[in-house]
Amino acid sequence: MDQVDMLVIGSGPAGRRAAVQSAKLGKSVLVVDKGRRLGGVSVHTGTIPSKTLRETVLNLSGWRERGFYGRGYRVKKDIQAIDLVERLHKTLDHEVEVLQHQFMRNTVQSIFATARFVGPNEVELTTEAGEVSHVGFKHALIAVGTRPHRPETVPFDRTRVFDSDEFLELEKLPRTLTVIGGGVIGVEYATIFSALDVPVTLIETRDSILDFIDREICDDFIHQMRERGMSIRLGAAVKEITSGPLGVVVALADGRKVQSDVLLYAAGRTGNVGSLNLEAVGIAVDSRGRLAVDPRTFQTSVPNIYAAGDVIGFPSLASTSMEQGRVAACHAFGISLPPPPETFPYGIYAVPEISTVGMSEEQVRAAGIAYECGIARFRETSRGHIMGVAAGFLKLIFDVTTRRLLGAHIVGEGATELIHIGQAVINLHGTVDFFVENTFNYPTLAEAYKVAGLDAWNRMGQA
Ligand SMILES: Cc1cc2nc3c(=O)[nH]c(=O)nc-3n(C[C@H](O)[C@H](O)[C@H](O)COP(=O)(O)OP(=O)(O)OC[C@H]3O[C@@H](n4cnc5c(N)ncnc54)[C@H](O)[C@@H]3O)c2cc1C
Ligand SMILES: NC(=O)c1ccc[n+]([C@@H]2O[C@H](COP(=O)([O-])OP(=O)(O)OC[C@H]3O[C@@H](n4cnc5c(N)ncnc54)[C@H](O)[C@@H]3O)[C@@H](O)[C@H]2O)c1
Repeated sequence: MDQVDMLVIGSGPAGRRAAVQSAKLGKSVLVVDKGRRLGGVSVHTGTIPSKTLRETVLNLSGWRERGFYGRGYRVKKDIQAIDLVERLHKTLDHEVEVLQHQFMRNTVQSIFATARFVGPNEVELTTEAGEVSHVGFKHALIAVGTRPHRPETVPFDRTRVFDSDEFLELEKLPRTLTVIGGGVIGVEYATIFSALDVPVTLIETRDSILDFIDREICDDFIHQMRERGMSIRLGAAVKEITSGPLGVVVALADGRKVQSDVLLYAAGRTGNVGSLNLEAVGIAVDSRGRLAVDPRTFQTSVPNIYAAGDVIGFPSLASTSMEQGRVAACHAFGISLPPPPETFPYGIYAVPEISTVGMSEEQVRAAGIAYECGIARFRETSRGHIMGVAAGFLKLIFDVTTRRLLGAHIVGEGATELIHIGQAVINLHGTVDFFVENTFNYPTLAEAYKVAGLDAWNRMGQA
């Protein structure tokens, strides 16, 4: 039986970082993935495909230029599904190639097989062809990710009714689209297709969407979606979904019906723990297939078995998964790390983008902190004029007593890149005076930080 220092189950962001980190420490590493290509959900059905789709749609539709040339402007008049898929395949191939090369130069071994625990130091691997082998390990990382939640009552058929892992297989663009689930996945796909001028209805059972986002930002986002004709049904419980040759009909509990050509069901995800035989090692799983870990070390209840990425639940991001995998590998091999930074950014690649770091205004209020906000609207920056940006803003929240930046929240063009300025200032304990005293490149959207800083400073006064 082969023996390795680190066995990684799953080649998504968490597994990939853990594998390379372990190899950099001179350890033998085997990555096992049950898929046919390396990369996990992130590369094949999640992060990279959806972001590539977004980029293609914005380019081909001429979305970014519509502020100048009007809503009817398009770079390509007749956009087909094939136009969207071409760029996708190229990007994904490149991602896989980079990952394979990274593994090769770091001598990380990999195998395509399904892993199943037979004890705390041994797994059984079964390939698609049915070949079975056993591998012994000192440490293991479970990084098996999640799959879409698929209730039995939803008639998934990959023709009209799709889950989010299948949605990119669309052979033609929908004439109309219903999206069930106002989480990040639902909101991203709904707005991306709306940017292609597909009429979209977004259905969410709760009374609001994205409830972890600062309300002012979220309200502006919802306003922008409605302004361009999207139909948003909040507080709408789904009674029944029926699919037929003429389309999909969603019957809501309040008696309303929504009919469309295609439906995307994006109402949460479940951990991929079924095939792992975790009973053999005594690791418990919750009702959504998630594993509990020590949040500092990522050890499960079995100390030499770690878990990271979406399988441990919130925040379920590629960005945080990568870091969790690296921290787990360092811990396994005795490297002590400083405590993790206070905050991390959240990027929602909808159209428009939203990004946020630190405390929302609601959280600051709930904590009883005396605060002041500073706002900068992109349309009031010179860069915004040049780009033809008509909407979007940056909101900064400061503690009035310490003057420290507590939160930065952005809706609009470039939000997911711009947020890192706010992140750095928060984690380096910067204050409103940083924005007032420093000069920013001009004309840039980043200048909004200066404008928002001054806006708050005018009300807060000097230190
Ligand atoms: C549509 C969509 C868009 C997203 N967009 C973003 C974004 O913009 N930014 C962001 O930060 N995050 C985004 N995410 C989240 C991100 O994709 C996940 O957080 C990330 O992929 C989780 O990584 P992971 O390491 O947990 O593993 P995953 O990427 O989930 O991969 C797990 C791997 O484990 C393998 N596996 C499962 N079971 C076994 C087994 N028993 N044996 C062997 N292998 C197994 C699977 O085949 C898979 O390859 C998005 C997700 C989705 C669905
Ligand atoms: N940009 C990003 O970082 C990004 C992008 C996509 C996904 N992700 C990650 O993927 C994970 C999964 O995303 P998700 O959007 O599937 O899940 P989610 O759990 O975040 O959201 C699901 C939404 O669907 C709603 N819902 C549930 N059942 C419903 C029903 N029957 N009818 C109507 N609405 C219903 C829920 O109230 C919730 O708002 C998230 O945790 C997220 O972190 C991240």
